[in-house]
Amino acid sequence: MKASKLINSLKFKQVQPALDSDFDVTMLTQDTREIKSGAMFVAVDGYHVDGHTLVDQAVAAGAKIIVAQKPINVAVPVIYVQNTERAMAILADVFYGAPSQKMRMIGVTGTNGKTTVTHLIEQIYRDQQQATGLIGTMYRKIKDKKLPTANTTPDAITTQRTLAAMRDAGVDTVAMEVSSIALVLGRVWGIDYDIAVFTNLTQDHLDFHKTMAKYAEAKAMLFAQLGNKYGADGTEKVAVLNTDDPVGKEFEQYTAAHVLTFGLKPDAMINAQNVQIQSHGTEFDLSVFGHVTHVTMKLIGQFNVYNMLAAFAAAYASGIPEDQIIASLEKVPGVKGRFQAVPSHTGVSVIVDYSHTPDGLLNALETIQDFAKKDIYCVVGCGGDRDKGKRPKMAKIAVQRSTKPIFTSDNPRTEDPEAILQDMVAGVPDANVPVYVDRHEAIAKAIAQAQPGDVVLIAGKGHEDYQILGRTKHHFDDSEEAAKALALKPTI
Ligand SMILES: CC(=O)N[C@H]1[C@@H](OP(=O)(O)OP(=O)(O)OC[C@H]2O[C@@H](n3ccc(=O)[nH]c3=O)[C@H](O)[C@@H]2O)O[C@H](CO)[C@@H](O)[C@@H]1O[C@H](C)C(=O)N[C@@H](C)C(=O)N[C@H](CCC(=O)O)C(=O)O
Ligand SMILES: Nc1ncnc2c1ncn2[C@@H]1O[C@H](COP(=O)(O)OP(=O)(O)OP(=O)(O)O)[C@@H](O)[C@H]1O
Ligand SMILES: N[C@H](CCC[C@H](N)C(=O)O)C(=O)O
Ligand SMILES: [Mg+2]
Repeated sequence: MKASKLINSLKFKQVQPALDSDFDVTMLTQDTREIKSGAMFVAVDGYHVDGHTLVDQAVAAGAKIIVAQKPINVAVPVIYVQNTERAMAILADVFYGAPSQKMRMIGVTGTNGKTTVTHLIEQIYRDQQQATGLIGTMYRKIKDKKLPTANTTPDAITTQRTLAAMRDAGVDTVAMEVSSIALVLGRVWGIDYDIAVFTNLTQDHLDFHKTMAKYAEAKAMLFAQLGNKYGADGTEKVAVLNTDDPVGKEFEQYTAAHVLTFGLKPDAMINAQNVQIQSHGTEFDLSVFGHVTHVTMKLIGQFNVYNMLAAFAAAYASGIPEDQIIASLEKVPGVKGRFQAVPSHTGVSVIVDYSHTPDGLLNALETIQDFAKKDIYCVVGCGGDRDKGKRPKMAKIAVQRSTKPIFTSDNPRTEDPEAILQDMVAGVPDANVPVYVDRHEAIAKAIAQAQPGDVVLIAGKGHEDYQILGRTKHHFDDSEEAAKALALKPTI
């Protein structure tokens, strides 16, 4: 794409020196490590490095033009803007040809349930013979092709590049997790969402947002960004809100879009009644504007009823018939690492779950309490370099809701693992909970001690196949560890 076209897409900027001749920009990037000759490099002031200090490296690697928000001294033209992250979002949208406008874009935000809901949505649209794309915690997925991701919601350039690849592959509908951090950092500016979904808001990420009010405000942005376009031509914007959560009710005022509400309370437009939780699935009566259908799903737990309602509502908003949505949701087996049973012939049930917030852990343990007949083991840790306020709370929930809590490490990252565990123990000073810093040992001990009829919950890492110690990722998989420990027990 011509440099002039990209420059013109930025309404307010100064180019120094002005271009004496136009040229082709071969790639757009914020990362010197991927620069190719002819690149436009956007300097971003990050948490570890200031991209403005890397501009010489960028030019040496082949950058022909630089976007900056601070004075820099280089031999190529510089586009000065107020905020390079905002400019990056605009440039990315233009460079990749505004791909989000060509597909149905469904954004899902909320503390818990985003990965689950996006996968449910993917299944529903696939069953409609649509080509789907997915962006989220586990991967970016173009139809069946999975690509790795560093973030739940990637930076603006990676996101637009991915959306362009989806558009080029013929994708019709994209289900995308939108994290609060991404909303604050402008990673999704430029994405033209058609449907935005709110699952819930409970404590997480307070290291970043500082207060729950600020955290809620971040999530509200997704709904505010839905815009003001109306019309009965199938392109209407819809906000899907969980109104059982007071924050969801509040979000109605942040959006100009059509509002579709869901919840377990009967005043929601789409609601579930008579929920029955079993160890192998969940049943309930689904009411859609008063039309009731009995639903039997394989997903377990009340929290998954919420997830199913969210996915149902998103699909309903785009006009898919009720019975067809239900048929899709009834067959979904579950999502990797989300309340996933590890095969066991020992009489001990082992569940791997990605609960890494107080509310997630509470929901997982409450669900187990609904069907457990004997002891409940809970192997849990808390992530390093993340919201420290979660630690005593998660510890307390583990002690209150399981009979055999065991504390261990999650991803310590750059923190001292022992110090993280001390923060957990501080939440339950009198409980005398066994602590194993080594997660492998904690899982092995729990499963070795468990008796037939007991349930072992391994919380916090779900699908992750690594553990981050310092800045290094080591292979580690809760399901694999559980399977090894189960293999040492007698089968019954
Ligand atoms: C705190 C945070 O959000 N960090 C994100 C940020 O990294 P950073 O600010 O540390 O980047 P940096 O290393 O300082 O680099 C600054 C700039 O210099 C550039 N650079 C850097 C080094 C170099 O050699 N060359 C170069 O050009 C970088 O490309 C970048 O543009 O920018 C990176 C690129 O976009 C992100 O991958 C990274 O996310 C990290 C991995 C992270 O862990 N983020 C978490 C907190 C996060 O965003 N989580 C949310 C929520 C998760 C959920 O609830 O599901 C998410 O959406 O993932
Ligand atoms: N609707 C829900 N309400 C409360 N807890 C939930 C809900 N859905 C899932 N959980 C719990 O949260 C965990 C994470 O679920 P999921 O991965 O779907 O959420 P997420 O929002 O994508 O998380 P992340 O912020 O890490 O991307 C699950 O393993 C489960 O314990
Ligand atoms: N998306 C979440 C995942 C947390 C997973 C947990 N295993 C941890 O490392 O804390 C985050 O980055 O905060
Ligand atoms: Mg997720």
